[in-house]
Amino acid sequence: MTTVVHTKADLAKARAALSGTVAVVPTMGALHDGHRANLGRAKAAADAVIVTVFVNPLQFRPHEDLDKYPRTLDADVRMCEAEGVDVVFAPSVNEMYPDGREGLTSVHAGPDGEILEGASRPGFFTGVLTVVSKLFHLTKPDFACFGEKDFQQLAMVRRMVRDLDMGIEVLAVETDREDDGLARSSRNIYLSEAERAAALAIPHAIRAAQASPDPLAAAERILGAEPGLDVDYIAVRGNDLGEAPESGPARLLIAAKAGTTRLIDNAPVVIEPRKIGDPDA
Ligand SMILES: Nc1ncnc2c1ncn2[C@@H]1O[C@H](COP(=O)(O)OP(=O)(O)OP(=O)(O)O)[C@@H](O)[C@H]1O
Ligand SMILES: CC(C)(CO)[C@@H](O)C(=O)[O-]
Ligand code: BAL
Repeated sequence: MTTVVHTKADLAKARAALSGTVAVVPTMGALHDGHRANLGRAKAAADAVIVTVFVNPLQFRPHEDLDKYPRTLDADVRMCEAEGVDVVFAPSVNEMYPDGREGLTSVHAGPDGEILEGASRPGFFTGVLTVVSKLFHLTKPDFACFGEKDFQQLAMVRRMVRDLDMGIEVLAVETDREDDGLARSSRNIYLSEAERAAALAIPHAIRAAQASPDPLAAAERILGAEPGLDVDYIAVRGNDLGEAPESGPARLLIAAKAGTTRLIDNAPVVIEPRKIGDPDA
């Protein structure tokens, strides 16, 4: 039986009734199989699972898709029931921010929050870390699951937990993909048929990058050849999001728009050492 609560007071009661370890899976709802993989990871890690469903206005800028973001709570609860989730916390904006946004105390993301997603979406990580820390305080978890699809978000949450001594173990969940390779995302439903076809250049670019000694150049070649995509960034960074190493394991990160829909994806890549005599060395 899944208990669905909408207020902090009811969440506190539901939390107190749980025994053993607890894992939380923070989401914005519109749950898909990528979320299901996070629920599975949470179930495997802890005795009880809490899922939060909250479309957090703090992480959207005025021109972004806050109003049209899909809200499908009934279906979300059905998935949670099927997956054996103990508690779903689905608060209103007023429940989470009763004093409004003006003057709100927030968690500042630091310099890592200003690159990549943070450069394209200023204030995004402050919005994410602020709500995630509130959700952690409210749900008091031992574990928290985050998807690698949002790789920088996962890194920022890990950093916050470490820097602020939150004592929560952050578990990473590998990106779940559709059969054709597109990373599952609640925003995929916005895509027209033509936009979805163009979006497939992203997983193609990832596969090409993984097969190339120069992953960045390989990804740039494929994405540059797709007129239906407006690339925001293609970057290769270290796994900690620092500068890419000269050679060895690294992370390829991509953000691009298909029509008005902004998609992100990322994957592990390996940079091969340059050989003496290589004209590019
Ligand atoms: N395809 C996926 N595979 C694994 N985890 C995922 C996937 N998609 C989302 N998640 C994870 O689920 C959690 C909640 O994400 P969220 O509710 O924003 O879904 P989303 O599909 O990423 O939505 P959007 O792309 O619209 O932001 C995050 O930790 C996110 O990384
Ligand atoms: C972590 C999160 C639930 C915070 O609003 C959101 O950024 C998301 O769904 O990835
Ligand atoms: N999945 C990350 C949340 C966002 O894009 O707003």
